[in-house]
Amino acid sequence: MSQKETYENPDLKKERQNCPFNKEEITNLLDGGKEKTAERKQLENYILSDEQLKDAVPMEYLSHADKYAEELRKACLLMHKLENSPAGQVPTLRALMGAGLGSAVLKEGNPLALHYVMFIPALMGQGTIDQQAKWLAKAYNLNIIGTYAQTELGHGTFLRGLETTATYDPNTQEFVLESPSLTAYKWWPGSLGKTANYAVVMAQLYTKGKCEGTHPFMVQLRDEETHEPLPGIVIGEIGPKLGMNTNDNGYLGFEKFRIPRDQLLMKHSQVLEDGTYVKPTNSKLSYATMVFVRVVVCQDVTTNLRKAVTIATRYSCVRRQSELKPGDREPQVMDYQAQQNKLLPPLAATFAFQLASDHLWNLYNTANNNIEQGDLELLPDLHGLSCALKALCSSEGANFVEVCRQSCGGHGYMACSNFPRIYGQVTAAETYEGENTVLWLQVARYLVKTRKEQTGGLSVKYLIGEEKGPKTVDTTLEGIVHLYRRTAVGLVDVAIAELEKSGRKGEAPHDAWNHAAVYLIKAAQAHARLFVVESFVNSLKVGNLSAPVRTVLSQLCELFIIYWLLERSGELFFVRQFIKKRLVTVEFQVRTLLYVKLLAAIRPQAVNLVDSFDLRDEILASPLGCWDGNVYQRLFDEAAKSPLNQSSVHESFHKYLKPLLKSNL
Ligand SMILES: CCCCCCCCCCCCCCCCCC(=O)SCCNC(=O)CCNC(=O)[C@H](O)C(C)(C)COP(=O)(O)OP(=O)(O)OC[C@H]1O[C@@H](n2cnc3c(N)ncnc32)[C@H](O)[C@@H]1OP(=O)(O)O
Ligand SMILES: Cc1cc2nc3c(=O)[nH]c(=O)nc-3n(C[C@H](O)[C@H](O)[C@H](O)COP(=O)(O)OP(=O)(O)OC[C@H]3O[C@@H](n4cnc5c(N)ncnc54)[C@H](O)[C@@H]3O)c2cc1C
Repeated sequence: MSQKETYENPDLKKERQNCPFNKEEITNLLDGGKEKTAERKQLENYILSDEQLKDAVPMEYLSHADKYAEELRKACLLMHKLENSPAGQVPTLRALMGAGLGSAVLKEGNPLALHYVMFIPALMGQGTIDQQAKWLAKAYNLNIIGTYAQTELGHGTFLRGLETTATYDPNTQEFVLESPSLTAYKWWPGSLGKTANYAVVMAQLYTKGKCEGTHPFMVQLRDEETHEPLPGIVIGEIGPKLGMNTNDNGYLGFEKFRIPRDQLLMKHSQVLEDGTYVKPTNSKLSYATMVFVRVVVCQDVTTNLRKAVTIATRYSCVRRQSELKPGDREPQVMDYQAQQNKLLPPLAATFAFQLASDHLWNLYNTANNNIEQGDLELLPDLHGLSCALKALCSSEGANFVEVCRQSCGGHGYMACSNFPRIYGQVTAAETYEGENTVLWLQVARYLVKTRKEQTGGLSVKYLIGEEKGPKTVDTTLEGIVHLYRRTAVGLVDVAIAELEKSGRKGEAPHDAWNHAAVYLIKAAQAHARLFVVESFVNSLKVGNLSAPVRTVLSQLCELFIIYWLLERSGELFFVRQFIKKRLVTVEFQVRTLLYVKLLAAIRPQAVNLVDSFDLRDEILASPLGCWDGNVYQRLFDEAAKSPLNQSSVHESFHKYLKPLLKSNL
């Protein structure tokens, strides 16, 4: 890093002096080990040193179509670079798809993302060995490029309501794909607009006159040579969005489009030559690709949050504003308790989310291996936890990113701050791969079922049997976690009581469910938060952390779990036992005091902590967050790139403004 040698903002320099912990130890912890850190750094050098992968002009000055072309150029170049990658192809691919290294090169979105994130996983998870043999090598070699086409103009959430049909014709042994209405058009799939020539299409399978529900089909969309849509395929791009604009989300219609029978992906269910339908062992196995993405999205959102927190924290230590002590020099804005209250909880959240996402990733791998062996026991827990953490990390993540942006005042509103892009990506994750409210309700369904039937997976064990633990709540970490657990159990019981009350009034179960939605969602959110805080607390009990690192992580952990408790205090009022015991008021006074003390204790380490994320300037892509803190010069340099600054008087002055000035209106 040449900037380190030339300039370092004196305030940042001071922040970095006398760091009580080894930053590298935290970096290694987040990377998953010393070797992984070395591998990551080597890969970053390999990719980020390539001049052809750098933007000639900031992407925001390009047109919609030019942005796409530019990102596609770089995406293709990146794929060529895979071959000689020092880190190996698979780790490189993972790094290039995500919010870290990948987004440093492809800032507006990767037009090939869906191919790797959903198309290949769908082929692997839904295709038979023969189908994988036929398609996977082509997909890996990029002889074909695919996407995952499920959502339609009329339906995204309600998959049973999808309208695209695939009707089996035993005479020709083909499926006929049809979009029977405008709302049946596929709408949203990434890479579909211009990039992909194949797709895994989810459609209602009809055979022998009966609908068997949604199933995945492998469909060629475009000619492999000319890239023209095949006859019977209507295809296009859906237009600009809040973010991710070069993911070329598209639309797709079918006009009696025929595909061979063996292009139904038949790992879990089959249609025989005569049209006989063979059921899967579990009808939800066709949803498996979504589960995979929900799991990886938690990691991705966390990486994005680390970027936002790094930018805001460094900037807040460079920025000096107002007067703290009358007559003194303007303080660093980070010295205001109000600023610490904005930035230290998201900083702590990056650790909390990462640890929870790691747990989820391990569960995913175990469950997936078992499923491959025909053992589906872990599936409900995996579904419940992946929905819970995807919804929690994306919603809290988006709110935190916005707070980081606000914490940078006006400069945070600049496109070049990179907050608009980061926010665009994180808030998209609140919607895609299952809209969050809908996922909360899936989680609630699992919680209610577990509590009532007294059986469920590991993540919901606390709902089974009598509540264990102390009756009073103390101020130790264990004590606070216990309060979270009691809240989570209490809110499930409140939701069940609501459901039963409606039942007694004679409401049908679906109406009762709808009328308890507010309680059900609160219960699901409390469950997700409990999982995250337990993961955080438990991870600090194990592992060989040095004493200084353990100290700072424990402070962050404590801060985070108290922060959430204070933020969500209203929810405790739903749980009657807390009110009865006047627990809430007394406990909260104590906790607020503790919270404020923790803000002060962590403040001096804020820059050292974000430094330990080890995010290169190219990945942060923000003048506000660069390692050297040379914020003002960099903002000026960015402004110089504006097309409006390429001449002292813009041509439109002569065309429009001058005549107006002379018109004596
Ligand atoms: C190389 C890799 C690199 C990685 C790098 C990482 C980079 C990351 C990210 C960057 C790229 C971003 C790309 C963006 C991609 C977005 C793609 C999409 O949105 S695609 C589009 C995404 N679209 C969506 O996500 C649509 C959301 N909608 C849905 O998923 C469903 O319609 C539903 C779940 C809401 C309901 O379904 P419905 O059929 O009506 O079901 P009922 O409610 O009636 O429940 C019945 C029973 O089924 C159970 N169960 C349900 N699901 C599952 C499951 N998955 N499993 C197991 N079980 C499940 C349920 O618990 C219940 O059990 P029980 O109580 O009876 O025991
Ligand atoms: C950036 C981006 C990328 C995407 N990429 C893909 C892709 O590659 N492939 C693909 O197939 N799709 C993709 N999608 C589509 C995405 O999966 C859907 O938008 C998502 O599943 C939500 O569905 P919907 O748009 O139909 O929302 P709706 O379901 O119509 O939601 C509208 C509102 O209704 C509420 N609602 C709906 N159902 C219920 C219910 N049962 N109970 C209570 N409230 C309810 C929701 O909470 C929400 O507030 C993408 C979307 C985005 C934004």
